[in-house]
Amino acid sequence: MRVSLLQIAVNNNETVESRRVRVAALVSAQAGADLVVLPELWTVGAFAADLYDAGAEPVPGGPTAEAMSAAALDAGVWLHAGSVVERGAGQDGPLYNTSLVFSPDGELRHTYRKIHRFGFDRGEAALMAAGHEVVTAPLPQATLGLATCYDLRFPELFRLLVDAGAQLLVIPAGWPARRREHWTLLARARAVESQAYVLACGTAGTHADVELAGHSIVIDPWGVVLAEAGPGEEVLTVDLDPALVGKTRADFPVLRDRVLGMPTPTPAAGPS
Ligand SMILES: NC(=O)CCC(=O)C(=O)O
Repeated sequence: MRVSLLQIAVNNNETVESRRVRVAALVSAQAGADLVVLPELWTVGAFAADLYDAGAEPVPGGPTAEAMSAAALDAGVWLHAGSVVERGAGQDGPLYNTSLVFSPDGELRHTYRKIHRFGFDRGEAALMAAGHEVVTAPLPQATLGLATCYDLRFPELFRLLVDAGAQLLVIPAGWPARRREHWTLLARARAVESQAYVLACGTAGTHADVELAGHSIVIDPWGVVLAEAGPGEEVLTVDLDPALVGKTRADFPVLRDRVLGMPTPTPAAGPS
């Protein structure tokens, strides 16, 4: 299974519309891949919170969903189009950070609204609503488990994705350069604990005064880094074997030893 991660640069000097056209052409050029992955909020920029409202679009039917549908069809690939700012129902409906998965015939097959919002009461955490649904996307080659950026810090989501059959954990992101060590470490941890491939596709560039990490990464179910991008815009193409997930889980069956329903801890007595 050939996967291509498109690490897109999101800079202030390019309009959202130009970037959409540029990225659509890049996706169209990926014929031959089985799955193409884009990063989080590559339209407006993950940290450009002041653009969320103006850049919000309906799903389906918004300009990014339409352009990505056409590009997936053009290339004949499964496309995880990263995420967009979705405008929920109604004129002033809530905003969501929503990932879109298209089939090679251009149909929008799966959406995932980011569950954990970043910002500690500011930015995304203040402006967007949280998703509540754990989403897997069964492709003919393998089942994808969907998560977005900050979700990477919450292993309990990945347990649920594994339970739902995920073999490839696909994580679009807009991760800052400042915390790049966390990105790589957490991505490898999620691969090892889930015994699954991790496809983590970040943005490059600088917007809203935040330098993005780039360093998109593909990790196998044993935790081995198969490919890692540099800091700039880049296409990362890797051949995977989805059967390795089942083989790893059978050969080293740690998931079998999980204790479900762990006992509730008894609070320690305070100082007397
Ligand atoms: N867009 C994000 O979710 C950023 C997450 C982040 O910066 C972090 O977890 O650190």
